[in-house]
Amino acid sequence: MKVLVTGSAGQLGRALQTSAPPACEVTAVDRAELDLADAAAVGAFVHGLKPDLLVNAAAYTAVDKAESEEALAHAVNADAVAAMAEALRATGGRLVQVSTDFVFDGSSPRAYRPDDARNPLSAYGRTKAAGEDAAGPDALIVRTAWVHAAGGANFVRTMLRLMAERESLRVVADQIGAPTWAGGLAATIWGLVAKDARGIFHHTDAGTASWYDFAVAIQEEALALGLLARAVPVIPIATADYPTPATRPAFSLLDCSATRAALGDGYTHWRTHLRAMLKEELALG
Ligand SMILES: NC(=O)C1=CN([C@@H]2O[C@H](COP(=O)(O)OP(=O)(O)OC[C@H]3O[C@@H](n4cnc5c(N)ncnc54)[C@H](OP(=O)(O)O)[C@@H]3O)[C@@H](O)[C@H]2O)C=CC1
Ligand SMILES: Cc1cn([C@H]2C[C@H](O)[C@@H](COP(=O)(O)OP(=O)(O)O[C@H]3O[C@@H](C)C(=O)[C@@H](O)[C@H]3O)O2)c(=O)[nH]c1=O
Ligand SMILES: [Mg+2]
Repeated sequence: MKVLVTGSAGQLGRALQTSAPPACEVTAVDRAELDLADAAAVGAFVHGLKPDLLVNAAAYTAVDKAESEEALAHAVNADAVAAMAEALRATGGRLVQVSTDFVFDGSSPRAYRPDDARNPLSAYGRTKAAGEDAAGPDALIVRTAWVHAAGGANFVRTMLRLMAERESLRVVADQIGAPTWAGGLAATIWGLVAKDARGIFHHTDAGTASWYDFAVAIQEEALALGLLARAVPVIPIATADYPTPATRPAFSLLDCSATRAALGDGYTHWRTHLRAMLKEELALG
């Protein structure tokens, strides 16, 4: 099976490449090879390669910056996806689109199910919701949240840097979600592809956390591994006391039960995957 993976240098793009099933002949492209801001180039590339499967792991993921660059974010996160879907309809290939908990507004009293109503609060969330629509009904859409991987641009590595530099940290304690390791997300995507799943599926690690809980766990695990030399106070604060350009959902847990049932596999707690990620981080040096 001929597979095209976009976003090859990103967290998910790299994880997809290392865990691709042997039957997949993977072509992986980064921004230099295929710029998703150029929808015509995207269509032409897909027409040229004619992949059986396209896993779109590229995205405009700078949540705060998207508030002032929504047109560019929309081009990358939605217009490029429309071009992929259109080209794949012509060539007969399947599309896997990756989406986010930030399509929800956080007002739900329970974990979000795949068919719950969306109401994004941010420009990033709006462009990702538009990307889901652009992918169309035949696509597999996998929503995830709070993704981290060794070597990637993520909250874990931001915390490691700030914990080494600063004497204390303030972290929001009133935004609740689920951290997710890119390796587990990639495994779920390959599993759903093998089952020819279509429609919307949710994947995060098991358990729940606030960003504050996550930061405390990051520090504890990093100290235990010797990734940090000393502990600094981590202070829980309210979102109102940490102003950012983008509004983030206060609660964005994703109900992943349908995904786990479809794959018939277990659920790994985020803390277990955090430890694995930090061990890889240590090995990278
Ligand atoms: N990271 C997270 O916390 C979450 C991510 N997601 C979704 O998961 C998917 C994978 O995200 P993740 O791997 O974590 O993100 P990363 O930011 O690690 O990777 C995204 C990749 O997309 C590339 N990219 C950005 N703009 C363009 C462009 N114009 N043309 C081509 N490539 C481009 C980036 O390249 P460059 O480095 O050059 O910018 C980067 O390599 C995305 O759809 C994202 O929206 C969902 C929930 C949470
Ligand atoms: C650095 C820092 C952040 N924060 C807050 C800001 C924010 O509310 C929260 C997380 O900050 P970040 O900017 O790292 O995370 P953010 O980039 O918003 O993460 C999101 O990325 C996109 C791509 C997604 O799809 C989401 O699922 C989610 O992972 O922590 C603090 O409270 N203290 C700090 O020192
Ligand atoms: Mg970010």
